[in-house]
This record gives sequence, C-alpha cells and structure tokens, in this order.
Amino acid sequence: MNPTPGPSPSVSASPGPSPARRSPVRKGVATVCLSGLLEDKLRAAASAGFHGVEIFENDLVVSAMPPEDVRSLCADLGLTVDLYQPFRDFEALPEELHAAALRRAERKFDLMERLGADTLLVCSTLSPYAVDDDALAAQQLRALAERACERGIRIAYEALAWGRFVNRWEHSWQIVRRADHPALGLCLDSFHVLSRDPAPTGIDTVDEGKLFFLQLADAPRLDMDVLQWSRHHRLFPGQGSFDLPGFLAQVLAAGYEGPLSLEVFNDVFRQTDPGPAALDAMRSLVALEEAVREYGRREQAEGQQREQGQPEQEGLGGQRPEERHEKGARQPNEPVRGGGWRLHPAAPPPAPALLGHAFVELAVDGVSAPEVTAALTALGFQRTGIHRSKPVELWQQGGSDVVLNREAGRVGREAGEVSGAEEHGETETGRAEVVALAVESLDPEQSARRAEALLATPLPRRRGPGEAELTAVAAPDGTQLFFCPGGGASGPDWRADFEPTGAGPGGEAGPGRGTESGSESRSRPGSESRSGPGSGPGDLGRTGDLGRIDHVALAQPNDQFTGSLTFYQSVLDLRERDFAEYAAPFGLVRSRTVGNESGELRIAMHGALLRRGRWAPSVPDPEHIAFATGDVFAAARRARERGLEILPVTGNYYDDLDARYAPAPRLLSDMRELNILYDRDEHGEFFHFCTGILGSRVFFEVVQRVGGYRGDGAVNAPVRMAAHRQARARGRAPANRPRRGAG
Ligand SMILES: O=C(O)c1ccc(O)c(O)c1
Ligand SMILES: [Mg+2]
Repeated sequence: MNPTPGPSPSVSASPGPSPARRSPVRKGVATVCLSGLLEDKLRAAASAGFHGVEIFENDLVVSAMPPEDVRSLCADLGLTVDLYQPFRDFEALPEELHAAALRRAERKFDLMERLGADTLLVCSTLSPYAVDDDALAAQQLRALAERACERGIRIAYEALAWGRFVNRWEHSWQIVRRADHPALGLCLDSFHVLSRDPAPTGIDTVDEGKLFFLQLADAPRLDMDVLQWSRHHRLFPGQGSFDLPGFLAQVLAAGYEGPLSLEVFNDVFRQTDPGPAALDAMRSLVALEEAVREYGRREQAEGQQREQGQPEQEGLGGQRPEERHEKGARQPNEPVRGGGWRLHPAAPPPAPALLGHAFVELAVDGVSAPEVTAALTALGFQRTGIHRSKPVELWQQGGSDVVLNREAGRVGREAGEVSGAEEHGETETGRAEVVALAVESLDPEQSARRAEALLATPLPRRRGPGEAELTAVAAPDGTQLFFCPGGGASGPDWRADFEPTGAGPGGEAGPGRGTESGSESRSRPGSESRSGPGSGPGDLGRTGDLGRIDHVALAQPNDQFTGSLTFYQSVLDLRERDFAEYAAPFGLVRSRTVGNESGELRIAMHGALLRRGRWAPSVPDPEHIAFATGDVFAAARRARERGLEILPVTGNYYDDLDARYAPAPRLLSDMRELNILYDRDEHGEFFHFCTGILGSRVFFEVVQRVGGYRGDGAVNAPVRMAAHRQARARGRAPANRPRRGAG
C-alpha cells in the first residue's frame, strides 16, 4: 500500500500498486459527494457497497471524531481510506514560504497516519505568492514527496482547471515527470481534464504506475466560470455530457489500477439523504463500467476494420479513432494495459429489447376514481377486467392498458397514505398517482436481473390464486417497475389475473391488442380534409382510436431528478430523447425524456426547483399518461361527444401559434375549437390535448406524432400548467364530469 521507502528517484523503482490495488476494480466516493456528518457519509458509502472513501478535509475538521475513530469506523464498515484531500497552495513558493508549507504538510502527514490514509492529494496552486516556475514547482514537489515517502505516504498532484499556473493535466504530468520521485504521481480528475478539453489525448501514454489516483465526475456543458461550474454543478457519471467512457478507457490503458473514485460537488446532493444518494452514485459507476466495456469493444472492432482496410467510423466523443491514439504507444487492437481491469463481480447482463409500455397503474381512491374512470370512458376505454383478488381494475382501449388500483401506493408508503397528502390538497380532490410502470421485455427475467445488478430493489412478486408472477423492482422514487413478456417472449400473462367483464377493449378498431405501433404516424392532421383522418397503411386508427401508450411523465422532486434519470436510463438502457427547461407560471420546470431506440418506450421526468410552498403548488406539474392516436382531431371530437371537457387552451396561445407558424386557417380554427396544442421540430410535428387534473396530480393526454418528431410537447407545458391552475381555481376541474353520460 505504501511507496517503497528510500530516495531512489528512478521510475523503475516506482512503488507501484499494492496487491489490493491489483484486485478487481475498486470503487470509491469522496465524502464531499454526500450530505451529513462524516459518520453519516461513511455509513451511506459502505451500505451502497463502496470499497473506499476520499476524506475531504472539511468533513474531518468539522467532525467530533478524532482521526483514530474515523479510521476504526471505516475499518468496521469495511471501507479503506483511499485519499486525504485537498492540500492546497504548496508548490512554486519562494524559499521562505516553502519551509512553512513543508511544515504544514508534515502536520497533515501526522493526521494521515492517524487516519490510515496513504495518499495525499495536492492540487495545483492558487497562491498569490507562487511563481510561474515549473522547475521550482518540480523541485518543491520532489522535496514534499521525499518527506512523504519517509512516512509511507504518496503525493498525487492534481491540476485544478482554475489553477494559477498549472491548469491542464499535461502540465501537471510534465512537472511530475520533472520531479521524478517514486512517491509523486498524478491525480487525474475527469472534471478538470474534460472541462478544459472534451476530447483529451495522450492520457494512455502516462508512465505505468504514475497515475496515482482517479477522480470521476460528470457535468453538463455550461458556459460559465469553471470554478463555479465545478463547485456547484458536477454530476455523477452519465448524468452530464462528458465522454467519461472514452476518458476512463484512456486512464485504464495507462495501467491505472487504483479505485474509481467519485468526486462530485453538487448543491443538491449536498442536501440529499446520503443513503439513496450513495446508491445513485454506485449505480452510476456500475453503468460507467458497462459503458467503458462497450467502448473497448467498439474500439477493437474499429481497429479490426482498419486492419482490413475498411473505412473508419467516427469514434466516440467526436474523434476519429486514430486521433485518440495519435500519441498512444498502443496499437488499437493490442490488449489494454492494466490487466487488473476485470468485470464487476455482478456486471449487469445486457438489457433485453423493450417493446413499449405494457400498462400503467394508477392508485385511486373513492374521490378520484369516478373522475379517472369518467375520463377513461370518454377517451373510449372500457373496463375489461376485474382483478380476481384485489380492488383492481383493468381498463383498455386500442393498444393502451391502464390499471386502477384502490389499495396500492408507491413503495415505502402505506396503502392510502400519501406523503404530503394535505399539502397536495388530496383530502378534497382525492388521490390519484402513478404507482407502477410496466414495460414489455423480450426477456423479463433478464431485465429484472439487470435491474438488480444495477442496485434496484427487487419487489416481492405478486402472487395469489391465479396471479401472474411478474418480475418487478422499485425505482428510486418508489414507482414500481414491472417487466412483462412481449414480442412472443414466454412468460406469465398478467392480463389473466383479471376476470373479464365481457366488455371489449374499447375503440372501434375491435378487440385486437397492442398490435399498432404507438411510435409514429405519418399523416398530417388536416392536411387534406382538414382535421381529417390519417391515411395509409401502418397508421394508427383512422377514427381517433388510441394506439399504445406514447409516454408516461413522472414528477420528480429536485433532489431525486438525476438519480431517477440514471435509474431509468441504466436499468432500461434508454437514451436521452429530449431535454427542456421552461418558465412556467409557478417557476422553472425542467424536463428530460428518455426512450429506447425505436421510440416505443418513453419516460419523461420533470421537476421544479423547490419542493413546496404556500404560493406555488407543491406538485407544480402533475404526472400524466399520454396515449398515441393516428388522428388527434377525431379523437378529440369523439372524446368531447362522450362528455370529456378537454382542458381549455387560451386564445392568446392560438394567436401566438398563428404568428409563429401560420398554419392553414381551418387547421388553426380546429385546433382552437378542440383545444389542441402544437409543436414541431426538425423531424416532424406534434399535436396533443389534455384532460383536466384527475384527483390530486394526474391527467391524461392524447398525442399524435407526425413524422419523426422527437419531443413530447414540453414547450406547451406552461400554457397547460396555467390552464390546469385556472381550472382548479374555478373549483371544477374540467374533463372529469361526463356531461351526457359516459360511454
Ligand atoms: O474545488 C476545489 O477546490 C477542489 C478541491 C479538490 C479537488 O480534488 C477538486 O477537484 C476541486
Ligand atoms: Mg478533484
């Protein structure tokens, strides 16, 4: 674990990694990532399965625990102390200040001994007294390493992106090489490297054994001061836009065998319950490992292609493969150095293909159920089944299935209990919320195994007389995620749990189930016979029948937002499909949609900055289920005839639409009449209408995609939210009360 004592400066005498460091990849987390007192952070890290921690100085300074107690707590928890940090403003000081800096370092070495930490992070200087002199920096770091070495300590030098003279990793490497001491190596922090250069090269050429420590953080691309960016906006891997797989592949190619350690400064995470936050952190690392393996496979395939003289493809991170290797000593298909890189013991199996939403389950109560069923009925749904043993109903129309459950809650809540029920006003409105999402998988068992390898909590299978054994896990927000067999996969038929009522599955297209694709329709409403039906084979029904569930939108509290995103993205292997931020009447709402390649499965997440307040509603943007249709105008007309009061849209909205897009006058007047909202992108168009809020926090939406439109109409969220608020203020949520008898 410790560097070889002795003054030999030769690199070949490098202390090298200890046996522990050679074992399968270890995972660590900096205490700064997590909220709470030091003991809270350590416990959370250990229970999420981390092997080690970086102790951040502030966390120790404010802790009542003497370093010896921290050391023994870590040992009890099975954690190693992988790093103590940061040690600032050390190098390139005038002689008289250098002596004091060395003395300061010795005190920290004393502390590290008590703590059981063997590596100290020294970050590049910001001192106003420092001078721009690499030779001096190298000389002083060498002196530091010499003292450290005598104490069995290693120095990992990190270039802060805002360092006064040293702010690029290449520069820190030059200085480390120049200092040439076995107890001095590099700390690479993905934030500092990638914030300066999104596609760095040459990391894989760093001498073996000289990468002492690796810190991983992602971040969104932001055009701002880099220090502010780093201190407030870092994210766990996969949550931002850095090419971390490409970066990590290079680090591993340099023979790095130390821990993969997360160092994420983030204002929200600092306030979040550290237990779930540590789990999110671990999940992001497991997903990153998978991504880097995938990256390696691609790279190898590209290498083979090149060997066979085939044209090269664009590599990840926008680089051509040869650029990634221009300074590399390694040939593309030579095995990656660093044989210590092995699969995570529970590497997740690949995600089976997902074929769309199987059903969405809503929890309802005596107050909300009549509203919800009236809206479903107006949309053409029929109650086709009643559960054999529970107060649960199946409602179907076209390819969409909705399950209404009078006893379910999100995981961790008692039936009938809703956190903040009063705050949501649920005592008056009744409760209605999405409690389960079910997706169709080609291999439900493997989907569940993957979810569990990604640290999802498995849920007890639903079992009872005549009940299908569905595999299910809990998402971080408590939503239950079910995997149902689809695409001919064998498995339990969950619909068999329901006693048929004798009613058909709704719609005029007959009882066929789930055959239509909800993903797109190419007819433009109103293009021929204004708001006329779509045309052509493969379209969704021409009558305004509904196809499959297009997407489900889940509200996420701000402190759960990125964690949920990582969960759904990694467990279901989804990609980001849309990202939006909009200024709604009661504050900023951000939304991100993830979906599979085919577009058949989409999950939108949205959330506001603050959780609650007397002024702004606590759930400012309710959850919704969106059903696809091939003719939104026909669907709206039929729903209206059946008694649905479609959420009214303001006249100002249509005036604005007219100004922006100049739609055909009849199309515009139909949209106005039917309260249909509109969006377009470079791929296609989107038409949609909404019901009022049903119960406390759910509404339905009917959507028509024309062409390959990618989004989900987020741009219209402010107008919809204002309309929902107005409807509530009038004391009568529209949509819910049949005017002329349902069905
Ligand atoms: O923001 C900082 O000062 C800071 C400190 C230590 C680190 O390892 C780092 O990446 C940033
Ligand atoms: Mg760092």
